[in-house]
Amino acid sequence: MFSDELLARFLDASSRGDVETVSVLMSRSTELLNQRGEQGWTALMLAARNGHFDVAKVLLSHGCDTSGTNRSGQTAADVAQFWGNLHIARLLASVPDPVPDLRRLLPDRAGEEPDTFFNREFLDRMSVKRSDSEWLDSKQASPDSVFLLFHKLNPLVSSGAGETRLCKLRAPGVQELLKNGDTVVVFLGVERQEKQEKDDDLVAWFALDTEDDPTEFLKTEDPGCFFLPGAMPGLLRLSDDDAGVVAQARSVLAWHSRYRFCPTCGSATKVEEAGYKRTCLRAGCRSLQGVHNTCYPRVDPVVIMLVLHPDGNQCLLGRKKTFPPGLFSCLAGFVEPGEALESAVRREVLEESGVQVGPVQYLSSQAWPMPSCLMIGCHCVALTTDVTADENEIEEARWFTRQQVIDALVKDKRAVFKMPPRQAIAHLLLKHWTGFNANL
Ligand SMILES: NC(=O)C1=CN([C@@H]2O[C@H](COP(=O)(O)OP(=O)(O)OC[C@H]3O[C@@H](n4cnc5c(N)ncnc54)[C@H](O)[C@@H]3O)[C@@H](O)[C@H]2O)C=CC1
Ligand SMILES: [Mg+2]
Ligand SMILES: [Mg+2]
Ligand SMILES: [Mg+2]
Ligand SMILES: [Zn+2]
Repeated sequence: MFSDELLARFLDASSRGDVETVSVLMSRSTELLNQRGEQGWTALMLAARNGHFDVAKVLLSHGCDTSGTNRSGQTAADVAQFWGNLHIARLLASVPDPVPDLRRLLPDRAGEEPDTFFNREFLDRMSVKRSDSEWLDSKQASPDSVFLLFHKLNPLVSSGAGETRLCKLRAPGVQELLKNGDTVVVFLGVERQEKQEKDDDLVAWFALDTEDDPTEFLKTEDPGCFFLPGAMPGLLRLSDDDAGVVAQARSVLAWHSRYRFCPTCGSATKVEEAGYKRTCLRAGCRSLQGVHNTCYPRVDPVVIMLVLHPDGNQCLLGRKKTFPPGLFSCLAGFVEPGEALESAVRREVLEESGVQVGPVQYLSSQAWPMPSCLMIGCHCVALTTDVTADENEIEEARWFTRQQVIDALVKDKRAVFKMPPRQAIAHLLLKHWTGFNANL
């Protein structure tokens, strides 16, 4: 046993770098070694804070624990690193951890925000203008404004020189559609300007979707244009700028095509806020009192995760029956009501593969307009390794080594599986884990 006074002397000696006193006190009671003082600081943390290498060495030679944390969640190694005592940080890093910390297997998150497909904000959404009907009317009539046309949610594009580009129609080209009271027009935003322009000079973009086949009307416009069929993989052919605009337009238009009637009472609705709101037309409907998410476009959060093996050298991938042959990707699933992202990651991985997950770390997100998902990309570490794929959803799920992932990334002839396309956040999660930065 030891007294509070003895502990105070021990911590003080460690903090001052008094190796002799530290050694003498430890010979009286080895229990002092991992005891905590103020704010949960141990003798090792105090030595690490103040750069006392010899004290740290003596403490370690007596089997001092290196994995404990203070009340700020820092280990002794974190403290040494933070205060620039790198010789102590290195010393601590060389000591095997008695309880392996699975968080250490998660890749470093530092770095620039990735320029992910569908995420590029080419337009300024200018939401403040959504309620300015006079300004919107003048923009819809302006010869400079751009109109993107969709048919059953497929964008009108033209193709040439290996590129698929959105067709930018002008007001006269969409006159007939605009006159039709059933056409929903969504204000997407204005082109970003180098210098501050007057609101009247800004170039506005709109999107409209038509259920009727407008082929006749298109023949007279531009014979090279066609509606890009099949959201996947069709939309992946777009340029990064076009993909960003389509992510916004397609999600909002999809909402209009599916939520025509009031979700609360089933009555007809009218479109407001330049396509960003639908309001019930039945006086007395509950949705007219207060703010209700049923009146606004949906976003469906989906977690997508690369599960790392506790050996740090493998990751878990799965394939759905609908995937192209050979392709394996990260597991993913919709977040359920009343669920945190971490819980959704653990539940979906368990459901789809039978693997239990420990630590979870967010990396970055991606808009995925099929029709309005928000992919939330995470890395996580498995606690168990036996895989039992959920046959309803997943055809096969298994562990792949880091080398196998790199082979697939560089499309080496030894590759045993195909990577998800570079436009998918699954690709980014895999690439980030391998630390592979080449521009592939
Ligand atoms: N960008 C990327 O790299 C990837 C994107 N995805 C997207 O993530 C989405 C979700 O992944 P899944 O594995 O299919 O999810 P999941 O594992 O939760 O299973 C899908 C099932 O969940 C149910 N479900 C629950 N909430 C739903 C909602 N709001 N909308 C539709 N279905 C709902 C349906 O029964 C559906 O069949 C996919 O539909 C796909 O569009 C999936 C994998 C990769
Ligand atoms: Mg899934
Ligand atoms: Mg699932
Ligand atoms: Mg699910
Ligand atoms: Zn209603």
